[in-house]
Order: sequence, then structure tokens, then C-alpha cells
Amino acid sequence: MDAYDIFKKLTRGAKFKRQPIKKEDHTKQEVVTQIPTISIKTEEEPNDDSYDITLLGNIKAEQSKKRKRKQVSEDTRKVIHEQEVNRLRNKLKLNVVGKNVPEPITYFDELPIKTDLIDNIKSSGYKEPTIIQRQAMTVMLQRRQILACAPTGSGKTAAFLVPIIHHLGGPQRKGFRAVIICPTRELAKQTQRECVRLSIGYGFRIHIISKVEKAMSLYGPKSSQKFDILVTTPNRLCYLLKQEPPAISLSNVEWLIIDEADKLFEAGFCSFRDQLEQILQACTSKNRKIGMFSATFTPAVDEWCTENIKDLVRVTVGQKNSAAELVDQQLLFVGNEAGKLLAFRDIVRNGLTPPVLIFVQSKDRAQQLFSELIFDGINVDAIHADRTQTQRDNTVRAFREGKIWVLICTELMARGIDFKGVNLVINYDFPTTAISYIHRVGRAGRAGRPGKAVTFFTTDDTVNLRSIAHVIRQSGCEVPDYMLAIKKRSKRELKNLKTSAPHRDFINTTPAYQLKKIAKRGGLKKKPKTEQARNFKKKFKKKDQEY
Ligand SMILES: Nc1ncnc2c1ncn2[C@@H]1O[C@H](COP(=O)(O)OP(=O)(O)OP(=O)(O)O)[C@@H](O)[C@H]1O
Repeated sequence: MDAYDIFKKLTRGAKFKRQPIKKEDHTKQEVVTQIPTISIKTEEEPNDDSYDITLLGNIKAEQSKKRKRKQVSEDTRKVIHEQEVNRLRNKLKLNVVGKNVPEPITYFDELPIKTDLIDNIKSSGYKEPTIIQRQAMTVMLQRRQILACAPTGSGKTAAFLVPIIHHLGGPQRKGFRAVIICPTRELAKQTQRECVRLSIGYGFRIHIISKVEKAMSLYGPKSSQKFDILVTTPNRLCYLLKQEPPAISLSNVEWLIIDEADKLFEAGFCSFRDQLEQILQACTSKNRKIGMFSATFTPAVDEWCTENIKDLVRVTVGQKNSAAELVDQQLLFVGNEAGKLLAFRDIVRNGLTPPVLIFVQSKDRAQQLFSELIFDGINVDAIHADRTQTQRDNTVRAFREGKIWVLICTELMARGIDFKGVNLVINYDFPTTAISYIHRVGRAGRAGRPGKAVTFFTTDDTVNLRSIAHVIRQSGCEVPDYMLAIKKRSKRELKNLKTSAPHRDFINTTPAYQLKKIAKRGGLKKKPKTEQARNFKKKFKKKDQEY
């Protein structure tokens, strides 16, 4: 290393007043003489312009120490801040996985969005963000893709709608720029309503595909530009995409949200993986981002996300796959099928506070139970996939308006449906999976309100009893120890149960000997006893209805 190299090393970063070096001096002068005048501002600036190497070295060392000290203090501050954020996340039971995840907000005003949108949030009655909103909104506002899992009724819908509304900004006549996929039409309608409410003043055209034939002409190449946000079930959307040429364009989609993602990934749900593939192929924009939301998640969703989503942020609130803590849950042994009606009538006798949801395992059983309860003088109705769309819509509306007190439903209503203030959920038929249990009881205890859930079980329901008892215990409710000690069932047994619900006796209070007599005489002809029952009979006589 020659003298110039030493000089270069020592003076790295310093400023120089350039002075020509006299050639004749070169031979006489030592290393120091080659150093031009240096102007370094230090606290103890020496009178002499020339420095010797030691002094220079000291200054450089001092400077580097200062820089290091500054860096260290910046790093320390960063670490302390990160620790604070982590402490907050722990307190909120908020788990995040991903690179540089933005910190959660505390108030809606902290969101980097227009005040109009904040006003819309507040006029929806949302004073403070829920935990999932505190984190998911900030993640999505940075256009990061997300897999979010938070309890039922915790406000996941607004968590994804607000960032979407902010990003779309206003109508651009470019066609659909956001697509939200829901497993049922009821949930799609509810999401559309919330989107309309949160985007007041933005002028978006938010659509739901209700009739594919109508949609084919509506979303055709000429008119599709008018629309901005699409809320739909996967089947309807894929039907439109399959047309030649496709009856809908998704080429400008920026956000694709899959709500109740694990339901759609469930084996047997119309091969949603293929449908999702088809939808993704149609979303050709480079800016397309994916958001997956649900209260429960299965490994299938996680695997798909790991394989298909880059720079994913995973956000989980509370323990994964647990029931809402605000629901007071109870398991009630009713002996056998007949015991269920007795137990329900007992609950009614002790005072039933509507609105109440009763879950059964099939459409037939929903009808059977309805035929029984209609004679009990309760305002009751049933909703399931065999009812026409108009009937389903009317029933949901009547239940929301308080005209129906007790709604008998199948799994169709277990996911996402938000009925304000459901006081009681009754699992008349034992759910076939813990996931189904979590969603069913999650229809109560929403948006910070308390609720109750009673689950009937008979001697036939022991296969799944252990896992559901665990869910109940995990959410802080009491269950007898013996239930938790039941032998774990094999995966095959649980899978069988998942794919086919157990066989159950007909729901009927007519004694067996009487039923036999009736059967001999040529079938069950029960006369309606009340006005309500007569109306019900009339209603279901209508030709166009599918009952
Ligand atoms: N910040 C908030 N403050 C108060 N209420 C809220 C807030 N955000 C949402 N809500 C209300 O909470 C209820 C539940 O919200 P939402 O349906 O989005 O829950 P969810 O997490 O999607 O539930 P599920 O998992 O059952 O689909 C709704 O009535 C909604 O209006």
C-alpha cells in the first residue's frame, strides 16, 4: 500500500480544497506534504492547516464513533418501537407473519384515507376499529396481499371493504376493479349492502349477480364499463366466464377478495380450486391483489396461499379456529331424537328471547321441524337451499324485521350472515365438524354483543363430541371433563361424518302406534290447527314453489 492509498483510506468522506501539488516539492516532501488542505469542521479546529496522520486518524475515529453512536441510538429506537408494537399485538392477541408488516392503528382517524370515508365508517356506527380492522386495514392499504383469520362477528367485512373503497377512489368506467366472492347469495347480498353503506358519496356501481341471464346482457362488452365492484358466488361468476366470448371482463380487477375462504376450499364445494384458477386467469391486471378472510382456516387454504401468493401477510386474531368468546355456550344431553323437541319446548316454556336461530342438518329436517313448531304458536319460518330465491330473500327480510322470531335453517345460514342481536342459537342437530360449530354459534355474540348457544346431543353424537367440547372449553365456557377425555376418533371416522351427517329419526311428536295406524289408512294427513298453520299450507300450495 503506497502513501496515496493510506491517505485515501484515512480521509474517506472528508471534503478537500483542491490545490495543485507542486512538482518540484514532490521529491523533497514526505507523505504528509502530499496531503492537500483539508477542511473538516471539528470542535477543536487547529490553527495550523496541515494535519499529521495521528490527528487525522483521531478525528476520523471520533467521527466514526459518533456515526456509530447515532446509528446505535437509531437502531435502539427502532428496536424499542418494534418491542412496543409487539407488546401491543400480544395484548390484542394479534398474530402477524410477514415482512415489514405495518403497525396496527388504534383509531380510524389514523388511517391514511379520505375523511369522507372515515365519516362513512363512523356513520355506520363504528366508533373504534375492531382488532382485525386495526391490522388488516393497514396491511391492505399498503396493497399487501393478506390471509386474515378473526372470530365470527369481528368486522372482517369492513376490514376489507374500507381499503378497497380507498384504492378504487371513485368510478373510472373501466369495468370491475374489485371482486368479492362469497359462498352464498345471502352473504353476497349482505356484503353488497355494507359496501354501499361504506362508499356513500363515491358513486360506485356495486353489483351482485342475481340472474346469470340478466347479467350476460348487463355485463356485455358495451355496458360492463359502468360497474366498479362485483359481489358474487363463485358458480355464477364462473358461468359468465365460461361463455364464448366471456360474458364478463375481469381484466381491470385490482382486488380479489375471497370471503369465508375455507368454506370455498372445502372438498366438495363445487371444486372451488378450479373455479379460483379460472377467476385468477381472468384477472389479468398486473396490479391484482388477493385477500382471503374467514373466522376459521384449514391447512388447504394455507397451502394454496403459500404456493400462489407472493409477499403474503398472515393476520390471526386470537386462537385460530375458536368460537366467539362473547357466546355463552352449553351442551345439552337430550337422550334421543324425541328428546330434542321436548328440550326445545322446555326452553320455550322457560322464556325464549327472540330472535332465535335453530340449526338442523338437512333441508328435510328443516321442513319437518317447521311442521312441528308451526303448531306451537311461535312465529317460525325455515330457510334452506330448496326454497326459491324470493322465498329465501323474504324470509331473511322478515327475520331481520322481527316478523319471524325463530328461524330454522341449514348450514346455508351458518357462514357470515349477520342478523343483529341474535340472542340464542340452538344446534338442534349436532354439527358434523368443529368448524361448522364455530360458524353456527357465531351467529350470536356479534359486534361486541353477548349471545347464547345451546347444542343438543344424543347418544348418536359422541363421534364429534370431544372436538366440539374442546372448542367450547377453549372459549372459556364450562364442559364436563369426561367429554374432553373421550377417545380421539380416527381421521376416517371424522371424515365420514363430515361428508355424510348421521341418520336421524323423523322429527315428529305423533306417537309411533298412531303413525302406524295412519300409514295403514294411507299416509299422514295432519290438519292445520291454527290460522298461521292454515296460511302456511296455502303458501306452500303455490305451484311455482319447490316444496
Ligand atoms: N368497528 C366496528 N364497531 C362496531 N361494530 C362493527 C364494527 N365493524 C363491524 N361492525 C359490525 O359487526 C357486525 C359483524 O361484522 P361482520 O359481519 O363484518 O363480521 P365478520 O367478522 O365478517 O363475521 P363472520 O365471520 O361471521 O362472517 C356487523 O353488524 C357490523 O356492522
